[in-house]
Amino acid sequence: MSSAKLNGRQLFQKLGNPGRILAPMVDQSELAWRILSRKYGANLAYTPMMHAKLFATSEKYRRDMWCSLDGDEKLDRPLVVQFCANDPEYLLAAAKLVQDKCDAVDLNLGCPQGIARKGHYGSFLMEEWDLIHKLIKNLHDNLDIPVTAKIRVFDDREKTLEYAKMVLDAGAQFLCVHGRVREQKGQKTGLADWEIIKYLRDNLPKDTVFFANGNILYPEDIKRCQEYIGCDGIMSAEGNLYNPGVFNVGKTDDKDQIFPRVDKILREYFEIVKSVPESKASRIAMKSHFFKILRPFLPHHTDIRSEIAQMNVKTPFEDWDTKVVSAVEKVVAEIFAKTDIEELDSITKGSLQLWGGCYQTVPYWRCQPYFRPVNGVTGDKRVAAKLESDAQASDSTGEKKRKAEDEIERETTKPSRK
Ligand SMILES: Cc1cc2nc3c(=O)[nH]c(=O)nc-3n(C[C@H](O)[C@H](O)[C@H](O)COP(=O)(O)O)c2cc1C
Repeated sequence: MSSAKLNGRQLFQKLGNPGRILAPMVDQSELAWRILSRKYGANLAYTPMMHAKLFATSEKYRRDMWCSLDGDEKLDRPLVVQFCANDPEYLLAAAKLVQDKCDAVDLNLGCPQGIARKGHYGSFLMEEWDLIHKLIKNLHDNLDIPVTAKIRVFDDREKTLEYAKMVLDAGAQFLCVHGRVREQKGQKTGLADWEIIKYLRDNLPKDTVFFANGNILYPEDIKRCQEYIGCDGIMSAEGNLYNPGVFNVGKTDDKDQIFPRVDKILREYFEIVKSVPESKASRIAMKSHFFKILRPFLPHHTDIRSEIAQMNVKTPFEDWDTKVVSAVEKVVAEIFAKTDIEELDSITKGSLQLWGGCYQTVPYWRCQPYFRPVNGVTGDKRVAAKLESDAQASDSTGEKKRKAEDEIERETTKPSRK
């Protein structure tokens, strides 16, 4: 390691101890979304996973995934760039291409998707400790900036601890632990295990910069998780996608900050995408972000849902503006013109749940967490009951809404390359 190179703790301090971390998300944590998420409280962001060999060898791939504004000092820092890899030299070559435009380079050891099995990367390296060690050590020895790693856990906590120690021994300077095993994906995602994350935290050297990942629905959960585990930072993926306000931990009294109005945040995000035309990735991801931001809203306004469904990456911004963004603004303005809006716009907290937090009822014109259905039933019993009563409604509005729910579910949970 060169003498000027920072270790994990020094880097973390230099970045201002950033404890609210936007997760790496394929097709979703691209430049525009990172800019938006930072405005709503994220203070460290990861890029989507990029394929190291392709990044190192294909100019076209690089152009599609990375632009001159990614990692820009004023716009896009602090930033960790994440790669998946199985060849130390390609990983190093890819990392060298970005080392001047980010604060650290991360190795993805968590991707559980079929494409990772085929490509032999992500969580499918979990049994190949020698290879993982080489991948990390080569960056640690030869890169100008620190290397970091994001791992999943094994069922066995002792094995996971040995695994984490190996990753740190190889040179990883931040360790992010996603508290799910490789098999927990899609319908089998289930809850992340904070116990095992805490066990790792308690048993790894105290100066390890340690992030926990999994189960964040509300800003309150970030504080609860950080206190319980005693970690340096909390990473959120899905919680942030459906509600960027989830990182606004210091503003829990301000509902516009923690459950932003969909019309306001959609406009803000749309203007950001337009302001970074260099970023192909931001343009490509926009439709999916629209669906996620508007998830609670679209079942009530199926006309707007149909408009979005017909649009694609080539649809001019003007059409997006008139048919979607302005249309949403108009509908929400009408809602806010109602005389009883104060009552309608209230947020209520449910009772304390076994998982340690409370579900909250949020009006559909505000961003809110999404409860992934398991075998067709969502985790939140209250929401499940609501869906059931909707299903029993025989009027055509109920029918339409249910159909829209199904379609939005398909749109927002299309298999990703995470
Ligand atoms: C759309 C999507 C894409 C993802 N892509 C990546 C990725 O590129 N790299 C990675 O390490 N994890 C990826 N993940 C996993 C998340 O970073 C995170 O570990 C996981 O979703 C658990 O966090 P959560 O409970 O806050 O969602 C992705 C997750 C989602 C929802």
